[in-house]
Amino acid sequence: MNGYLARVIEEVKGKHGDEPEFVQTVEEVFSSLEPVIEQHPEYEAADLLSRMVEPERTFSFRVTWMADDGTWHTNTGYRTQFNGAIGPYKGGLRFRKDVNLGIIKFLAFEQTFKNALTGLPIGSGKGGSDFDPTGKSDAEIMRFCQSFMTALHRFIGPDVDVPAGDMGVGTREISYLFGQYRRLRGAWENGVLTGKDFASGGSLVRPQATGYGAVYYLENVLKHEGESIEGKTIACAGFGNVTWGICQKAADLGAKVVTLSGPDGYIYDPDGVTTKEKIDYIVEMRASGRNQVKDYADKFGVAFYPGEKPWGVKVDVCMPSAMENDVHLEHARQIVGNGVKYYIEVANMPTTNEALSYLMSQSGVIVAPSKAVNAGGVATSALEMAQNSERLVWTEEEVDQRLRQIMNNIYTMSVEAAEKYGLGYNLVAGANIAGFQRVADAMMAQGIF
Ligand SMILES: NC(=O)C1=CN([C@@H]2O[C@H](COP(=O)(O)OP(=O)(O)OC[C@H]3O[C@@H](n4cnc5c(N)ncnc54)[C@H](O)[C@@H]3O)[C@@H](O)[C@H]2O)C=CC1
Ligand SMILES: O=C(O)CCC(=O)C(=O)O
Repeated sequence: MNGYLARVIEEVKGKHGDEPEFVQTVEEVFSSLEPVIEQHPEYEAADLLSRMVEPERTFSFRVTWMADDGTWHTNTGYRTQFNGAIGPYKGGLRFRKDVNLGIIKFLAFEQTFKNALTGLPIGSGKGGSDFDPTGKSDAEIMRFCQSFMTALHRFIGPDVDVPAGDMGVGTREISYLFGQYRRLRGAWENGVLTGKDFASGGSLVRPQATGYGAVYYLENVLKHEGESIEGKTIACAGFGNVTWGICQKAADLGAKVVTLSGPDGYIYDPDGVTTKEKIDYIVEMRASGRNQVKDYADKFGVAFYPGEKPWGVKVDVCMPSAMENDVHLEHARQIVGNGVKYYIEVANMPTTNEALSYLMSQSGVIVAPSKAVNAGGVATSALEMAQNSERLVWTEEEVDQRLRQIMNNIYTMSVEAAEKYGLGYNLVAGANIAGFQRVADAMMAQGIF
């Protein structure tokens, strides 16, 4: 590996060994950049990479809230404003028990290149809390969101930092957060958050956008192979916001999602999660806060596999869409053994680096990286910001059409970037290079700091 890249990776490992997910994503992105760094000695001269791995600002804060039984609880809130070179910091909030600074930094680092790939003016950020929404009442969620925003509101704004949803945070939470922001600011600045309910200025299609965008990206890959999406079977993970959108768009286009998963195991539905009743039910399951996929098996009489992951199921396409490091080497081997040709990452960093290298080394498997595939969510957030700025509302067709165009552009940019550096048809390297290049151009132009 190029000496400069190797040195920065070693520095990150030395300094942040206690943040394994952050180290993992830095290694993954940098593993693609060798030809770029070799051709641009000015990057090393300006120590660009060391600046890119250091967040511009990171802070944590206390979030104290009252449970329904009158007891008080305190959680930690986080926000990392990672890179503002190409626009206001932008990225989701995650509410989940295992959230810590390393998780937030890994997500924000990924977000840097993802947001650049959209071609829209959005920098990168990420935040959240170790608050566990499982089993919480609606009133508890509201009080938690109000307390979280009370601490955060001074540090965000439509031109400063624009949070949105991630795991555990959907339309309901964003709208509670927005209500509290408005109450504290005393002004209508609804561009401060995206993923709001429609009446508060949320964009049509934003709730489904990540899943829809992932399916649009998949269509590009299939087209490259001379295939169509119609009739394809898909294995998904989770049953959250992202998986719901994949199920819906896949069904619209004649494909079917046959697996869903949760912390309790996975379900296999041979007929697919295709009907309105089934799709509405998974939205209901997510909203229930029970966090178990077995409910689907009980309701629709399909098989449930407790404690297992869905990656051993024989399908045409795998789309891990729940969480990071869901697919390990042993699962990757199962996927290859089953002859799966399309491995389309959707969740942020769903694959361990070991499993990713293995999958990419297999000539029969096409691997697409999450930072490109799931970028439709944040891209549609940027479209929400645009609508909020111009105080207009776009139709569903208009948003969807723009989303589709953005996903097609991301795919094409990635293919071209890999080809430009002699890497062939490599969607992983192409996305890393294309995202990096845009941020690098802006950072170089703005001077060294
Ligand atoms: N919401 C968005 O617009 C975007 C989300 N993402 C990423 O997509 C992934 C999913 O996010 P969302 O659907 O928004 O979250 P969500 O909170 O709506 O859904 C997460 C799902 O994962 C399941 N899950 C949790 N722990 C699990 C485990 N141990 N094994 C299997 N399943 C488990 C939950 O039951 C839930 O169904 C995350 O990696 C997120 O960072 C990426 C881009 C945008
Ligand atoms: O919509 C957004 O601003 C961010 C979505 C997100 O968290 C992500 O892309 O991982």
